Amino acid sequence: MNDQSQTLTRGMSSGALASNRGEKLRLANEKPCMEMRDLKLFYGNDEALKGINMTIPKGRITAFIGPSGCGKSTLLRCMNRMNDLIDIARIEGEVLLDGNNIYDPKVDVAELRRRVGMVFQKPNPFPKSIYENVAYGLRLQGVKNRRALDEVVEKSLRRAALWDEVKDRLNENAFGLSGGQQQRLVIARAIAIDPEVLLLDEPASALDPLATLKIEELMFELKDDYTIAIVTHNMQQAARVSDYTAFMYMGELIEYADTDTLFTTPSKKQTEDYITGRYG
Ligand SMILES: Nc1ncnc2c1ncn2[C@@H]1O[C@H](COP(=O)(O)OP(=O)(O)OP(=O)(O)O)[C@@H](O)[C@H]1O
Repeated sequence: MNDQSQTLTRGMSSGALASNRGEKLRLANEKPCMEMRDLKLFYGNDEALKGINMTIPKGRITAFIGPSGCGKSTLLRCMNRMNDLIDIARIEGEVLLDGNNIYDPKVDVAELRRRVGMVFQKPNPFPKSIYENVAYGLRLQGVKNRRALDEVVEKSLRRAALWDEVKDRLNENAFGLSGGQQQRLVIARAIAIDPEVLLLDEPASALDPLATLKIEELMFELKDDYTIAIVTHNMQQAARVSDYTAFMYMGELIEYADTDTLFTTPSKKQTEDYITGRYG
């Protein structure tokens, strides 16, 4: 590794790279949660994902990094079939959740998206009260009992580190919250329906540094209960929050390793060039 890269990774390691809590992580020792098998995605004739093979480990945070347009969001969207909503998108290969192909025609896509929740770059609360935003998924499932709803709303808001800030204004419109609070509300809404996986597509890129820090702390808290996959443009963020990092380039998975290894001793020159800021 060259001097520049050592400087960058040393700079990041203060407080960063601590996400492993001293454990030496190895993908081979992890329990799989989701697996991509020779996954290809075409937008019309353009191949945006070129045969991705990887396993997302259970109960860990996996970050996707890479230059703009390399396919990070496309790959994330494949993990809960959000690409189904894009007419020109066509998939080949398999994505397994707990060993079952989520693209099997028998799969109930609404149930899949309950199990694999997604949070986007721009907070997207519904034009409803804070309470109703969190209760939304449960109401869709037919839950009417007020006490049951109250319990889940409080639990989810606590889990999303938002309860103390909103407990006295649950009936106010969610649009009155700050951007960072809205993003935590959206996370509370995702958690309320008890997912197994949370997909976060640049969840902090529209937020200020303090709100970003809160989201990062929250991810750390949540990973005991959920498997998290996050797309980020911010390499320091990937280094700070994730256990594993995948580097993508032009639709290919170039390197995938525990975050410590990927940022300190990458095995591919392309990865090193990217993390040292030579391109991207
Ligand atoms: N709905 C779409 N229709 C057609 N092409 C698309 C669509 N979405 C993405 N693409 C193309 O697929 C490729 C991968 O895009 P994607 O958004 O997945 O990359 P990304 O790595 O997430 O980029 P960024 O970091 O800029 O968000 C790009 O060439 C993009 O132009």
